[in-house]
Amino acid sequence: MPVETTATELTSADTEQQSDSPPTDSTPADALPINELFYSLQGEGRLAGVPSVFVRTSGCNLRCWFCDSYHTSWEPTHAWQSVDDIVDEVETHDADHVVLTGGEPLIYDAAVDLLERLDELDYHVTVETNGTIYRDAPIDLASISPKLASSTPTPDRLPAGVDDANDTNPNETTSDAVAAWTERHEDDRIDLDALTDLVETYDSQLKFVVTDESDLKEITDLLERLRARTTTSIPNSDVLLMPEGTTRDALDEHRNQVAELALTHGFRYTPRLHVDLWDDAAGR
Ligand SMILES: C[S@@+](CC[C@H](N)C(=O)[O-])C[C@H]1O[C@@H](n2cnc3c(N)ncnc32)[C@H](O)[C@@H]1O
Ligand SMILES: Nc1nc2[nH]cc(C(=O)O)c2c(=O)[nH]1
Ligand code: SF4
Ligand SMILES: [Mg+2]
Repeated sequence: MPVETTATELTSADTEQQSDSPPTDSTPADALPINELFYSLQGEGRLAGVPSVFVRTSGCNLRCWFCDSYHTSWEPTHAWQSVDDIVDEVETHDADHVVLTGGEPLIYDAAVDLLERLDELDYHVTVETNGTIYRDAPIDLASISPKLASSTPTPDRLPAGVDDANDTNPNETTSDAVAAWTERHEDDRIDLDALTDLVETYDSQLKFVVTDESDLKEITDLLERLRARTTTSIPNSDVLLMPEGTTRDALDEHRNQVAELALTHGFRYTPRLHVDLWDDAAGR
């Protein structure tokens, strides 16, 4: 059994200090910063279409320019909730599938406490992770989305929330703040040890966000390196290509191209069902 590993030294900036609402003395030890908890259809991956309760933690160790959950990465917002409270809220929904996502849920020790409680209650739990951190926990499906070079934020590829012209809000992300993340994101986005431990330990899928055709070489190279390190089979049917896009209009522009790339390479295609159904609506 692999030991718990993190791709990088997680700093307090990754955990306690993620926002202007850090934990206080009265925050329980097993609390997690929760951005949202909602009931929807799993929109991505091999369980697309399955009714599920989503638990979204806030805070991430990476900064993809395209992050569709800006308020868990670039400008994290949340309320601290104990594992007991989270479980109580999950149980108010009539579902047997839970999706733990973020942000990056595995940056938190308490994510393991939550996963253990959900396991005791017999939920099927998918963890959506960027694959830079391994943790030993009851995870039914590790939905791993390793981040490609095309995810790295640069002055030419800024997250949608950046608006230097309107700098009256001191908490708003500026282009300087983005530049500070370029190198760190690039350094930390792939950790082969963590990826290997995840695929060896859990039933998993590798879900790549594809921006265009130029991403495919990096995907096939990464798979080659990963397969060379493990005897665990990583069939192409567990490799999913997902079009980048946070709105129906954006997906309309290139979902067909990504589908053709999946056909050409023998990978699976995953829609973003929730975006197709509800566009960029909150809590979906
Ligand atoms: C917000 S992330 C949270 C989990 C984890 N941090 C990760 O990146 O896998 C949830 C999923 O959304 C995907 N995602 C984020 N932004 C996206 C975008 N603009 N287009 C397509 N997928 C996106 C991620 O790759 C991941 O599979
Ligand atoms: N419906 C729906 N399905 C999802 N699958 C993964 C999601 C995520 O943000 O991790 C997500 C999400 O945000 N909504
Ligand atoms: S790793 Fe996931 S949560 Fe973090 S910035 Fe990228 S898409 Fe967003
Ligand atoms: Mg999402």
